[in-house]
Amino acid sequence: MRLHRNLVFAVVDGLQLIFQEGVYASKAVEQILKRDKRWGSRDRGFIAETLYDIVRWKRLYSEIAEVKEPYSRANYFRLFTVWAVLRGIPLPNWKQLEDTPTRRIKGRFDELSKIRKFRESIPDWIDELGVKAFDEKFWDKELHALNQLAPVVLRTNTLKTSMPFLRQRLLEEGIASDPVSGYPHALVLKERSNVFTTEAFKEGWFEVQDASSQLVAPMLDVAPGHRVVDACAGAGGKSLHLAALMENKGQLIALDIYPKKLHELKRRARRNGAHNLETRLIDSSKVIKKLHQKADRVLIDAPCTGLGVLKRNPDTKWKLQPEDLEKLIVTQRQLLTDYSKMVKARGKLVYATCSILPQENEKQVKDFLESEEGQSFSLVKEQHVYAHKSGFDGFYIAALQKD
Ligand SMILES: C[S@@+](CC[C@H](N)C(=O)[O-])C[C@H]1O[C@@H](n2cnc3c(N)ncnc32)[C@H](O)[C@@H]1O
Repeated sequence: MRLHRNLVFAVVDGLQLIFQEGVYASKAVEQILKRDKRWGSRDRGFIAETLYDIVRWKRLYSEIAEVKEPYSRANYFRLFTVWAVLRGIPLPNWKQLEDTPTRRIKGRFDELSKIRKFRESIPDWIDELGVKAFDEKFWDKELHALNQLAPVVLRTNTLKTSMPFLRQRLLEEGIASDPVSGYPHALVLKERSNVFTTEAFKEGWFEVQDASSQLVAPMLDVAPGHRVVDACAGAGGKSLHLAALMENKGQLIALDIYPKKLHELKRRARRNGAHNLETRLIDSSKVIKKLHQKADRVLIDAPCTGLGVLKRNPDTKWKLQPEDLEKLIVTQRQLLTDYSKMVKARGKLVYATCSILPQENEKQVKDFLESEEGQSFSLVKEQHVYAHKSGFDGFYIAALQKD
């Protein structure tokens, strides 16, 4: 592989956006890729993947490069040289890369790889949480799996097509994919590619949604005609899935506290042909009160640490702080207390997170069931999804039934 100057400089600029200006990796990649229209898909792939790699391995690479935050511009180039040397990519003789101690980099990599927090590039406090929550062997495997590049998974929109038809149509558009056993509507791409430019996408035949996330909506056991509330709908990944499972019949109310997300959800719903969906902004407690005891099904896809989705959001490792976890636990508890009130008698409540931590998951559900509001609920089914077992994101899903 030959390194191109403008692409490497774009990577360095991207790193600066992420680590200096606090921009999310996904946004930084988006911003950088807009810079040059002449870049082809390979160039774009190089920039995006290199940026994600360096974010993912920040602690390990910083340790190898012997650089510390706040990074200087020269430090970003050093992080990049570590990335290149470890992949055996020959370095050009640019002044920014001169005097790279190639042998020392490899030696330090071997030495640091013996210690998990460096090998898996994780802050001490998250490593300690993992060891406390699981046994060491389990945590080792899970953390390792969470550091692998996420596959691109699609969910067939059954309002428009079926999985085999979608697979064929994508093939005609030059994109090969495979079904995923155990996930009836999922297709995993054989090679990464930009699916958003396909005609199939523009016509709403699929959404990009990790396979683990596709397990959540079916846990609600919805039927056409139900009234379903997606209480933390965001931009609607699960709402759109619910609309499809409801076959566009009944009423699906998508709530969130951010108008921008609901706006995006409406746009996606139009593309998906989901007509039974309405969005409501939670701008006061009245919005929830009006729905007390009115829903057959309620989904609380709660805000969480996101520690189950590090594959696709590696910067979470560096942004998340111990006090964020404390605050999230309080919020999750409150949401369970407040939003469970929307469930009708004999209705169902599903609580889900994209975290693997017990304190955000089974511990929350247990505390809820022991609380006054939880007295009328019982646990029907609980699913822990781990990255090293599933090959996809880490998730937790609990289905509760109201008496
Ligand atoms: C895990 S995300 C939801 C993802 C979404 N369900 C999906 O499938 O794409 C959690 C969502 O909860 C929302 N949220 C945060 N606090 C909330 C609250 N008090 N009430 C309702 N939604 C809230 C956030 O804005 C965010 O969109």
